[in-house]
Amino acid sequence: LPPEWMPGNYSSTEEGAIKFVDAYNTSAEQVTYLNQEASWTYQTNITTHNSDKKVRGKQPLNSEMSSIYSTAKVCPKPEECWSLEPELTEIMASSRSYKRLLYAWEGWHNASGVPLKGLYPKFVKLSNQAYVADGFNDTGAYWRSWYESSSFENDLEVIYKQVQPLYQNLHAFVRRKLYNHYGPKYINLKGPIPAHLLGNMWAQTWNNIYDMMIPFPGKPNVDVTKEMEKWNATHMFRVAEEFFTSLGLIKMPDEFWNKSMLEKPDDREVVCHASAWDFYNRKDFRIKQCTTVNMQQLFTVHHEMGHIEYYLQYKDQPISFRRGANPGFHEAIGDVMSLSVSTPKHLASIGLLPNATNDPESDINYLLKMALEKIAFLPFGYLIDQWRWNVFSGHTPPERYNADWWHLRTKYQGICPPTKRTEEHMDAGAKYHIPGNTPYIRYFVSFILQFQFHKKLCDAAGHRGPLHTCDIYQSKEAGKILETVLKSGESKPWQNVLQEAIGTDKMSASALMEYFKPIITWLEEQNKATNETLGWPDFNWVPPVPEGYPEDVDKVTDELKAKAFLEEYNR
Ligand SMILES: CC(=O)N[C@@H](CC(=O)O)C(=O)NC[C@H](CC1(C(=O)N[C@@H](Cc2ccc(O)cc2)C(=O)O)CCCC1)C(=O)O
Ligand SMILES: [Zn+2]
Repeated sequence: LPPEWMPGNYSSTEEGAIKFVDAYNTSAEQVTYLNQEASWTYQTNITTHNSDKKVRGKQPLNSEMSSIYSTAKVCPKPEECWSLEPELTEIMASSRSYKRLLYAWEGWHNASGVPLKGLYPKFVKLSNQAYVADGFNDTGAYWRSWYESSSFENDLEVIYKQVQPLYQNLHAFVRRKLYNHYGPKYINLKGPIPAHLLGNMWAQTWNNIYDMMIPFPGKPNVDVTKEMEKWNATHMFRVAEEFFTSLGLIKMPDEFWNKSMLEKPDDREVVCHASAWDFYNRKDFRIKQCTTVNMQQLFTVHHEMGHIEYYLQYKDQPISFRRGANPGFHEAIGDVMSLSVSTPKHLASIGLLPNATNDPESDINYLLKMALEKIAFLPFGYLIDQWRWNVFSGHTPPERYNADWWHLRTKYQGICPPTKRTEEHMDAGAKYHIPGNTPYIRYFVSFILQFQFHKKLCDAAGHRGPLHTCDIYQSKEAGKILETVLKSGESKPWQNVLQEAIGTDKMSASALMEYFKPIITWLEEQNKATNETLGWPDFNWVPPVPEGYPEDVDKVTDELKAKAFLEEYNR
């Protein structure tokens, strides 16, 4: 270690303690900055040179697992390969061909998950050794400790039970619509839904199949992707920045615009999974995103910028406090902004929904799309770390990784694998956060907290009327409440931060349930009218594999070419 990083000798007095803490803060900033820069260099230019093979122990495993994920491809032809972003993401979002979706889904899960099978158990052992040495039972126990609550797991289960009926109503409605398109051969109205039909590679958000089930198609389309075609990535980030500053929050510094990577480069491999970066030198903050111009990406821009806003607000805290009050807080900020930005009223104000109308039918259209984004996510957000906590604790041994994964996926999400999966596969590895070793329960916590924040900020902004029509844009009062939360970082328990901000120290699903009340009633009526079975009693049902699959794969690629040709032709 360089001499200036060696710990000095400090008197065991208050004065000595202050000297120690200051010295720690300075050297910790320098060390963390260098580490962030090295990670940034690697993630924005994946070469063996940049991957930290040098470091002993679990580091090589970490970077090896994440480079497998970031460079995995599906190649329908020797000369034609699809990456996750943008090709496979686009296919999963827009194809309505059962076979083509299956080809993309199976190809990705095999290419990204199977190579992890041999590495993950080693990683788990090394990770547990490290945290046991720190006094925790296992890695999962350490991760849960960030929530500073002995009842954390129980609190989550209580909340999940509250929102499960909402999910079952949405699931039954969507299953019926998919049945109308794919037919009884592939959809069992009393069974789980095949995992590749929900518009997303992991079936975690279902907004991309909204166009298969618009309640009132005559109304203006609340999905403004089409309108956004004249936008570009930088404009999306400028629009997001303006939302934050309209609340009185801090704008993006110059370094942000100079050093961020806002689009996928065409000359090198990068980690495309969007991310926000704090360089812990109180000056350097960046986003890395392979931005494409569509509505979902506009929300991702706000999500990432929510992280940057948090970094900016707590940058003068001691480095140990430069984190979210709990990780769920960090994930909620950007999504709270998107809850306002996504309203037809706000989209109209930024020129994306010229003829927005504020009537009950448009409300239902909007709320269904929001339910496909938010309610659909809840079981997924809840199950990922249940699987991982079980892996870290040993409840799920390597020989049961995939069986336990699919049991949880069917139990919570009511989905099933579209083709036979065995222990040769490791389908959890097909989800970024597993090879990336990023904890996930933070997103479930965020999806609950963000509606509690939204309700409070809407009240502070003087909003009247149903919660889902609220847009806090330009409200300095709302911004003040947020600023206080963000400035405290992790300097006090999250329960205190929450109490001061919104008047309760507990996570609660009541705000989310109030927000979605109108659409839940509507879904219950729809499901009653078609006599739907709620849930999936045929728990073990799986669909047949289509005839001729995957031999006629070139038909699979022609459709993509045809789509590209049409887009070119219509430009
Ligand atoms: C250096 C570093 O790693 N920084 C952290 C931030 C920090 O810790 O300071 C970071 O940037 N993490 C990346 C991650 C990216 C995204 C993600 O992974 N989202 C989840 C779940 C989800 C789904 C829908 C939704 O609306 C919101 C979340 C998924 O896609 O499954 C992808 C797009 C959205 C957010 C993120 O921003 O959280
Ligand atoms: Zn995030």
